[in-house]
Amino acid sequence: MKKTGIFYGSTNGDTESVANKIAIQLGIGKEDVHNVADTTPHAVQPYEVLLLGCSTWGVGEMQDDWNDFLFKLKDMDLKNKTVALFGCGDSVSFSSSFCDALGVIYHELQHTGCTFTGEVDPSEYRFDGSGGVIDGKFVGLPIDDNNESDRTDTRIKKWTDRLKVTVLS
Ligand SMILES: Cc1cc2nc3c(=O)[nH]c(=O)nc-3n(C[C@H](O)[C@H](O)[C@H](O)COP(=O)(O)O)c2cc1C
Repeated sequence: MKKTGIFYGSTNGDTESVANKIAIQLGIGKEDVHNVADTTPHAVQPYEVLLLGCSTWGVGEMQDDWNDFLFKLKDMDLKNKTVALFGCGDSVSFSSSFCDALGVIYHELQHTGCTFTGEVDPSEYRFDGSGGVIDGKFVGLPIDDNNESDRTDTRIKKWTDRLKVTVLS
């Protein structure tokens, strides 16, 4: 399997929990699961594949710890790296900015040269609008543990199974 690192930011632990579940599905060790709150962006260097997890706060903003991390990451050369995004949000209380952070990170990393993967069909979700939907697809895996926690494990399994075939093998 390609060397894969998970980098997440999480305020209440929801995205952290998703990051750990993704790691288990993909057989990624704890040493390769990083909280961006206490990691330097240069820690991405050894990895071929980066799984970046960020919840959405405010109205459509990235989880706080991502600000400093992304500020540096967006100026790095990531052209030999594949990036897949994931993150938690609330499709009921924040239905018009559901998982917007996926779109924020996607846009900010456009000039790094990385290759994105891991898109998800929005028809499997109910929401009014999302900056995470670009060209008709979520640019990563949205998770709503607030309202649809019963679907979280299935969504993670489906997404990681696809990554195993398309990117990681
Ligand atoms: C003040 C506040 C603002 C939020 N804003 C959004 C939002 O704009 N879009 C969204 O999808 N979720 C929003 N959420 C929901 C969180 O993203 C959600 O609870 C998520 O599971 C938190 O994940 P974390 O514990 O990994 O940070 C907001 C929650 C709070 C309390």
